Amino acid sequence: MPSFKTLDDLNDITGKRVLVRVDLNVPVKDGKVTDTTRIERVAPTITELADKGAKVILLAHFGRPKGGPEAEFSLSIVAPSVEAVLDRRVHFASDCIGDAAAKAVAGLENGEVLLLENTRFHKGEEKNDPDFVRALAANGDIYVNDAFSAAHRAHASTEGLAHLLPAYAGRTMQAELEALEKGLGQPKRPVVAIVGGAKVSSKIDLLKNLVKKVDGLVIGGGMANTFLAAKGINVGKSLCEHDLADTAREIMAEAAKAGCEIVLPVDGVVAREFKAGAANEVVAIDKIPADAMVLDVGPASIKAVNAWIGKAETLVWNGPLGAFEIEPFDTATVSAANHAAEETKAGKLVSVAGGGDTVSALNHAGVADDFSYVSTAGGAFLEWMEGKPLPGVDVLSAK
Ligand SMILES: Nc1ncnc2c1ncn2[C@@H]1O[C@H](COP(=O)(O)OP(=O)(O)O)[C@@H](O)[C@H]1O
Ligand SMILES: O=C(OP(=O)(O)O)[C@H](O)COP(=O)(O)O
Repeated sequence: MPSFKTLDDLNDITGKRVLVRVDLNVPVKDGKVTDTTRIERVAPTITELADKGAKVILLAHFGRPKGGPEAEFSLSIVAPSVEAVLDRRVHFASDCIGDAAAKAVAGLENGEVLLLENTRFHKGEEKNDPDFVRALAANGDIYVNDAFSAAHRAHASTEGLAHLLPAYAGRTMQAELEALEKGLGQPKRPVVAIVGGAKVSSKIDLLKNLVKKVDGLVIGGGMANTFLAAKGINVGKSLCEHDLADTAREIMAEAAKAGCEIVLPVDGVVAREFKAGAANEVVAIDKIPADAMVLDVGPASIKAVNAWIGKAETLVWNGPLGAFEIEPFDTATVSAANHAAEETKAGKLVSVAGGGDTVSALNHAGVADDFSYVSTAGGAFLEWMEGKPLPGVDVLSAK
């Protein structure tokens, strides 16, 4: 376990401005938050600090805007859910630096909570630009990082701030690391990892190391299409990053060397529209129509996934197997989630899953409470599993 200062080390913070980095990158549909797990997980840190009389200033990113304001990525969409979960008023400022932020902070009473607008509305956030870090730090006396799920990013609000302000880990940061160490520190073999979802380019590299740590790697979702295309299969209009074909091939070669079995879909559920109830059919994976996209893995593939879950002692899961938000393309994800939950309840499996959408998918399947542990983190959790240093954690430990 990394050693860092926690909220237990914070004494007499009445009136202190505490900048708290949280992960509010929650799933949203039609302008409404559809899963509040990440907010619920950071609530204890916020409440504890506010109840001790601090002025709590929340910093977070939301989505992947291109370095400037974009209405669909405004944290004002998430603010009402933060208020509802905390059951207390949450002020909002239209910028995370500059006059708007300074004015909102100056107006805070002790024990009040303020949410600042998306840090990624400034290019300096992802660049960890020193001027931007200074501008953020101007609004705080103390920095608390409770965003374990963003700790794999060396950004201004996840890493840079810890160099300028006294830095502490929040309760969720602490709890996530403790739980992952307990559940996966020395995993019982065989270990199977399921990796799906849509963030192909940001997650594919880490599979190179992951295949050395697991016995089976089941690939689904958008990630699978990239691997299938690398094997020369025509994936039609499916979500696929064709320029990553070489990387996918390298991972398959690494897996073969390491004795890790890669399980790719053998069939898929294809549709021509990305919407609930879209007309769909099951096709063999080498028969994907050129004008269609794979939105879920098919029944034969589900069988193979569930067989791996059945023989594994440990399951590590990030990324849904299909576009689970739109029925019936949730079928594979729900089936695998149910099977993993049954195996866990029967004491045959240690199941650890993580990721904003993965947690939402497990909630959708109604089995999140049956898993051994559900992390708020996806990419960060996989990087932790790989054994890679997490900049947001390391900087706290170095203090
Ligand atoms: N075959 C697919 N085609 C398009 N999108 C997909 C497909 N499979 C999964 N997805 C999408 O992947 C998204 C989740 O991916 P990701 O962000 O990587 O997961 P997490 O947030 O759990 O880390 C979901 O919104 C889901 O709809
Ligand atoms: O949602 C997140 O990660 P995840 O999708 O891997 O769970 C985090 O908020 C990090 O977001 P990013 O991958 O846009 O840096």
